[in-house]
Amino acid sequence: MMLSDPSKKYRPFVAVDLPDRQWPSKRIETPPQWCSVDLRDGNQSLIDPMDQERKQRFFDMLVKIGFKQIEVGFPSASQTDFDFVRTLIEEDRIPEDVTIQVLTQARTHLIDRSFEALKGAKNAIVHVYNATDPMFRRVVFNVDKSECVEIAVDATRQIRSRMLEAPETNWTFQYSPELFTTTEMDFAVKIVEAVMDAYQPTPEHRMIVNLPATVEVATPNNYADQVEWFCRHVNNRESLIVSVHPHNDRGTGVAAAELTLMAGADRVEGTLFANGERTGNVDIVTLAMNMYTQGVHPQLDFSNITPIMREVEYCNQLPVHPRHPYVGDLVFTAFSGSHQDAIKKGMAARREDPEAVWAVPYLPIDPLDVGRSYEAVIRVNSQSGKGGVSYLLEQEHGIELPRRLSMEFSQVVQEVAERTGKEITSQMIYQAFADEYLEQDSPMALISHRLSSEPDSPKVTLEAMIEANGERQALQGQGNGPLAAFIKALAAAGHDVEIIDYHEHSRGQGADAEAIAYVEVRIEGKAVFGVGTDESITSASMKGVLSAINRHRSSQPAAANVTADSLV
Ligand SMILES: CC(=O)SCCNC(=O)CCNC(=O)[C@H](O)C(C)(C)COP(=O)(O)OP(=O)(O)OC[C@H]1O[C@@H](n2cnc3c(N)ncnc32)[C@H](O)[C@@H]1OP(=O)(O)O
Ligand SMILES: CC(C)C(=O)C(=O)O
Repeated sequence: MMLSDPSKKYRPFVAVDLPDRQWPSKRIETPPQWCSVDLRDGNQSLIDPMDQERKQRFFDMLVKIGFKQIEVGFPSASQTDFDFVRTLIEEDRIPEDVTIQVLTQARTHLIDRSFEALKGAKNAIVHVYNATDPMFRRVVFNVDKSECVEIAVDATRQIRSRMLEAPETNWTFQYSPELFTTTEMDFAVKIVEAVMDAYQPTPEHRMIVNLPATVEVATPNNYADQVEWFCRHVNNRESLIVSVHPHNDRGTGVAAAELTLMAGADRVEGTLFANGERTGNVDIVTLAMNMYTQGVHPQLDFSNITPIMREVEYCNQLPVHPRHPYVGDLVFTAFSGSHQDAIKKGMAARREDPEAVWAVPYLPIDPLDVGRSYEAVIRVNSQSGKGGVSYLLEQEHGIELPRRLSMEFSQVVQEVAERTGKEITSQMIYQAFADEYLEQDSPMALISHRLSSEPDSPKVTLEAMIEANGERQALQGQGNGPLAAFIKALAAAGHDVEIIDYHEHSRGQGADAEAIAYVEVRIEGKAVFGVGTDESITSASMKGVLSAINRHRSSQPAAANVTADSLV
């Protein structure tokens, strides 16, 4: 049960003293060095750790995306990891410009085994860690500060001499004071400097110091303060590649990584889509795409993001959330009416000027840039409005509703959405449109027509054969155009119809092209829409008028329904 006074059980984070912090006014203008830890930190958090096949697939994908540093496992911990590293090396599966990294505890036999695994590698990072946080020193290791330093320094010396014994490999050394963010900052600097003394990095041959937020315990500005504080206090900063390794316990892993980059970090360790211990590691995809939306290329390629997500889901045997930034199945989809309206307008503006800076409301990124289509951008349910309905009819069925008709028809769709409580697909919308307007051919339907004109006369004569309540009727009228002539013909037969508004366009292309006519008419004082389609624009407009009449009739009480005679 939640405590009424949590302060008795939990203490607030104690911030580092950095009143002249510089990072808030910095910007991220270049990508960091990226290191994927999917195959280690990600893997160690899975219900079923990856087998060889999954690890290999994941590795190949990381290479394809553009990762140059990949932590491939903890080879001293499991035979699977050991064998995987051996396979990568022995089967020459690591590109020249890619460096593999392995993790080890600061224990001699594990270090030895790690080097055994790395034998013959062209480029390798040996990553050693020990916990430096006071609670871990006391509870887990039962060591004081100097014993803690000794663990790190001993391991560093062993690793250094192992590296010197195998000069054929291009080695990089990495040290992580585990739980950096809950370690006393002066002690973190002290232990890193002791490790540096033992390893002797230089600006030409730098070592990586990785400052993990092993458990995220504070707002991300604190992590940034700590990284800036560390960078300003550590000796020989230029001999270090400062790396961060954020976790996401408070849900702010991405923010933390971004702020630490502003604070001076050179490198980020994380995973794809945030898999990792507990609530996960920082999500490198989100970080990279966040940079991209600021105009900075991350040097990782997520041009086809959906297959990457599916591959990660396969390898991790865990789903990626449908709302996961940049990739989730629903992140490029708007259901709500006002969002759809704005997107539709933004997309229309973009079609006018496809080279302009991206400015489509509610879409922080062009879905095409990550290999997604515009297809799912708008989906319709009871939260949607006319914009979404018109967008789908236009995009998927080539039907460009005039504004007032779109307002009317959206009510039809809304009724279906509310009745079913479900999403209405574009096919369902089209069917509703066809039922409501296109298939309104009773009691009146057009059978045929003929147009003629006299030389030097602006008028045309229209003769039409229609069916009304099952009976054929011949009509004739004259007007300035075919539609006007048809209206006259209807009037001569006793049916007064006044045209209020008229739109037409062609639908489809080539042999399949047809005309669609939207007609708004006034009948018995009421405005009614009708829509007709046909290969001929004249027939489409006449059918549109009949569709309106039929809709008007079907909206009248049965007793008032007219007979064929009264219509024509
Ligand atoms: C934050 C992180 O993600 S760190 C990475 C964590 N990842 C993993 O642990 C995954 C792989 N690990 C393993 O499979 C195992 O832990 C192994 C094989 C490496 C070691 O297994 P074991 O020898 O059984 O030891 P175990 O993991 O239980 O570790 C406990 C001992 O190691 C010590 N230890 C733990 N971490 C470290 C370290 N980084 N450096 C030195 N000693 C350490 C502990 O103090 C403890 O010592 P004690 O037995 O004297 O009390
Ligand atoms: C080994 C270290 C870097 C780690 O995984 C962590 O602290 O989360």
